[in-house]
Amino acid sequence: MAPSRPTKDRETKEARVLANRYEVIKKLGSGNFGTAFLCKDRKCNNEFKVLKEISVGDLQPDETVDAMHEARLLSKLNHPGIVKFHDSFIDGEFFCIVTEYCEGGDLDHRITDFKKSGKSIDEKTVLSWTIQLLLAVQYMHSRRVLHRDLKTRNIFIRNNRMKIGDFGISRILMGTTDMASTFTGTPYYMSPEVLKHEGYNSKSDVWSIGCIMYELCTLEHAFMGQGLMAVMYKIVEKDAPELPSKYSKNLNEVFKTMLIKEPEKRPSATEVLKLPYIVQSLAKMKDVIAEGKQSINEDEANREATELAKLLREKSHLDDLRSTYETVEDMEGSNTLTVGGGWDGEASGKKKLTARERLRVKKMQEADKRARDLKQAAKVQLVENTERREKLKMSYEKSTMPAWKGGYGEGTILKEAITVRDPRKEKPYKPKDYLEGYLSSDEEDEEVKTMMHQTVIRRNSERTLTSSSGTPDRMTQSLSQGVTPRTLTGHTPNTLSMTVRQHPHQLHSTLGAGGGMRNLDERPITPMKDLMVYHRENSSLDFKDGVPDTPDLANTFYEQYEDFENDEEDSDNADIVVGAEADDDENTLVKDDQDALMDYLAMALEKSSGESTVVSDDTVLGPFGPHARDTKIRNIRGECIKILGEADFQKAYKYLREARSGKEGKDKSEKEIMDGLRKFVKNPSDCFMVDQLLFLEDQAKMAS
Ligand SMILES: Nc1ncnc2c1ncn2[C@@H]1O[C@H](COP(=O)(O)OP(=O)(O)OP(=O)(O)O)[C@@H](O)[C@H]1O
Repeated sequence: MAPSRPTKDRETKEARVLANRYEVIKKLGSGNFGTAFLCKDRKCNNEFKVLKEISVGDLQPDETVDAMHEARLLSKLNHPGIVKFHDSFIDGEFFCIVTEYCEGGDLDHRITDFKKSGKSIDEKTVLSWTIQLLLAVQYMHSRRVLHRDLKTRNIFIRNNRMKIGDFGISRILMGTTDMASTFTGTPYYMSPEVLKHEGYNSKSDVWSIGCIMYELCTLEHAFMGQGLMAVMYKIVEKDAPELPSKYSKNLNEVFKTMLIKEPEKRPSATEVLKLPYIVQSLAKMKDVIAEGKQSINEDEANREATELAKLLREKSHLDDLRSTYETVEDMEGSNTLTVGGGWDGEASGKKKLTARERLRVKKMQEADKRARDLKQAAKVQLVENTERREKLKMSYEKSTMPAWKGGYGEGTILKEAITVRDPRKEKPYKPKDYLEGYLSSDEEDEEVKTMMHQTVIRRNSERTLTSSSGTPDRMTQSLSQGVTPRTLTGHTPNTLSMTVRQHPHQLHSTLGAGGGMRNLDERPITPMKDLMVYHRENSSLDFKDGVPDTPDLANTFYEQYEDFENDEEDSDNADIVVGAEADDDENTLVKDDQDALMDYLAMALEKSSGESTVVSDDTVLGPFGPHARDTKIRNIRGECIKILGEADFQKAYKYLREARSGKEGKDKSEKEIMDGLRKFVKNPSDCFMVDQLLFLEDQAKMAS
């Protein structure tokens, strides 16, 4: 069953979101296996990706599992020359594949552009592109994945580098549907063994690379003919053409070895990469990339320096503001400031501030006032706590004394109450029990009872403040060091800001590049956040006395912290961060691909100096083997009858057999053959499958 196209409705429906994350932006086009859409990945910084929908109709459950399994394996493969396979899922009757988006489009379009402009591709570029393709194919073959449908439409361009798409996809599709038995793709890149149904192996992919290389040099297919049937016969029987004379003999030789008809004599990708001319080019390519990499690094360093300078400017500006404000405070002996007329720097002989600066000074003053109030409240609280602790200690000692010495007798109540202070204890904390136990006692020491009551209440509130990262005490300590509740389990701002002051460049490149250090919110830590930490540490808003002891004050403390954070995020500087992050992603990607490509070039060079390795070359029969050929012949015949009807099929079949191999037909042009077909069928192009059938029958006859 051939896959049906997605419905028009599905293709045009706007703002579709699949798998709860892929927002469809636009249709890129349709191919043999389905429709490709550009989409935004909502769960990955809205990164552009390509989503391919393949209609699989009534897929059997076990076939679905196979497809998902294959897809999962593919997603584990990474190479700069392979379009990254990100995800796959089933959506109704569609099998969806999500891959990397290549903004440069496909090679087929690029070749068409060259043709239109009347330009050709120079030898250096042909070599570089061919080598990139060979490295990618070598990588996939070493992981036992074959492409089976390599062609210019499956090669994409990203940042001016070649990337092969749909690697291994055929295995998913051929395995999930009986598409293989009737599938008739473009034959231009198919090797003789594939067309003869002698099986597919890694050398068949090398053949396809040879055909693509020829196309890069001539902007034409290597095997041309009138009609696809003629093309297929040429591939199987005729010698490969020569490259135009403007290309070197060396290049021509490389090309010719890739188009050796017998797969066992044809070199593998690894062997092509060891040919002397290719080895020379590999070394040159490596140098060129290294130069490019250096310029990328320089660009990056410049960008970081600019950003750092901006941050420093911002910091010194804030320092200026603070000193201005402190001077004003000194002069006026008050920290109140009336914005909009109450205070004019110029009138008082001081620097004139802009409205925005005045607003910031006002905010700083208000924040400082709140901090001072909190500090004061915390101090009062501290004194009270110390006194209370002293009293508790005394009463505890009194309680453990024998009654006849003035104690409370058993003394267990307070003892246990104090033991459960450690909230790490698994035992559920039931202050009520202790309290009730004590209150029901005959004691008359009301003061101690009240104190105990307060202690229990206080401890309860402490428990609500306790995070998984530690005890209230530890938390208080952490907060006093500048750790916010939201970052308790992450990197502390203190250590972060220390790092940023010591190695701002290094920190930025690690964090900005999504280097893995994240705060509790899973948001990347940005240089702006570091700057905020710097401000927090250096502003008069210091909480070195720790978080206030009572919940009310603690809440105010947190609110103030949030205020401060929001202030910063609201400022115009916030978009510096967004911009920087977006750039980082892109540059990181380019840089990562460059680095990886460098590694593969180096590896290929290393291998080329070693012993020639015997590449295991297991031929994959499957949908390309002789057994499949028989099935395919049967299925194609059935398909033809379905399209043309039994009677017309028989007539067209007889006519084409004669035209293709009979004496009369030999001298006819393709146009004459097609015109003749019109007597039997309305649309001669419907007879492409009949041609396929005849070709396969011939191959089967020859093989037997
Ligand atoms: N990863 C990608 N990045 C950018 N464009 C893509 C990507 N994948 C596919 N496209 C574009 O989407 C369109 C449809 O691609 P698709 O692969 O579905 O079919 P095809 O390559 O044209 O045909 P075939 O099924 O024979 O491979 C093409 O124009 C292709 O260039």
